[in-house]
Amino acid sequence: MTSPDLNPDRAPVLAFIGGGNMARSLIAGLRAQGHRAQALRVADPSAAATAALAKDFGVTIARDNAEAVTGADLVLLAVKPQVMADVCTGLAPYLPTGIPVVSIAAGIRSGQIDAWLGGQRAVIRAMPNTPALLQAGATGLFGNRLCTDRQRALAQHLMDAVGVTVWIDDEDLMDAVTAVSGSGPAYVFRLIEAMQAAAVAQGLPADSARTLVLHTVFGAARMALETGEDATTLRQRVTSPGGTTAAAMAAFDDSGFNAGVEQAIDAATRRGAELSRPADSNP
Ligand SMILES: NC(=O)C1=CN([C@@H]2O[C@H](COP(=O)(O)OP(=O)(O)OC[C@H]3O[C@@H](n4cnc5c(N)ncnc54)[C@H](OP(=O)(O)O)[C@@H]3O)[C@@H](O)[C@H]2O)C=CC1
Ligand SMILES: O=C(O)[C@@H]1CCC=N1
Repeated sequence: MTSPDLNPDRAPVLAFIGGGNMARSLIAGLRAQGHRAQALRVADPSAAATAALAKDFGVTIARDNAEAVTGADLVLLAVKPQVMADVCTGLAPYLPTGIPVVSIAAGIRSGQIDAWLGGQRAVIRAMPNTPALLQAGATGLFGNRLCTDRQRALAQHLMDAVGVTVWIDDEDLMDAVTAVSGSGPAYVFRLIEAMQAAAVAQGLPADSARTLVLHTVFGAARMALETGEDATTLRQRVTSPGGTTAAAMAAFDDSGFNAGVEQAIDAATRRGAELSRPADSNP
């Protein structure tokens, strides 16, 4: 990947179309990484949402989507899949063809965005996740054939600021990326909720349960990342023969834990594909 060749005196101007949950996570991460507030613009129909972003991060608020993209170096589409067609067709007359467009929408294909924007567009799909808020995100990236190395590098530069990035060659696999790491924080939060509830059911005070569960999840993730050992080895090391963990693993097996995870990721992957079909994309 070549360097984006950014001018150090002028941070690239990023225009966010949509200022909701994910845009907020990305903006927070970029600001924490030192990206200049003046080089971040946001357009969103909610005055309350944009006012909060201006107050919290100092970003520039655009009057509308057209104003946001005027003079921008990169446009980041952070609206729901269901409104993406209208947003893109509305933007098309205001967007020079050389400006890369990054979409973080689940499901929507680069070819759809290209067509809605009038064609011949460099479109990059990025699938980040909410830990971007703490620069601990994980993002899958795919670029269409019109993207130059420099445009890819600029998109990667943007997402590297908020966590790790992985390029995906086959766009169809972006639905799996969405199901694994885009939606993934929710699975971990659900595990945390279930472990806390089970701990309280066993008689532990709620605050003690919270501390023990959160640090267990954090410590286990750190071990998996930092020791370089695979999860199976790390799990086996916790599992003494005939001990407590073995009893828990047997209960997981009986309850179909692995099948449940597989079904959840399969359902999310299929939903991503459905979201690209107009008839299925309504909430
Ligand atoms: N949340 C997540 O964890 C992740 C989300 N994504 C993707 O990010 C995208 C945004 O999701 P999320 O941030 O959660 O959703 P939000 O609903 O929080 O944010 C979307 C924002 O876009 C605004 N909006 C609606 N119409 C327009 C318009 N015409 N022009 C400009 N802005 C508009 C919405 O305003 P209003 O509410 O007033 O309609 C809202 O503030 C989705 O496509 C999703 O698939 C990707 C990865 C992770
Ligand atoms: O639930 C969703 O559709 C979005 C995409 C990935 C995470 N949230």
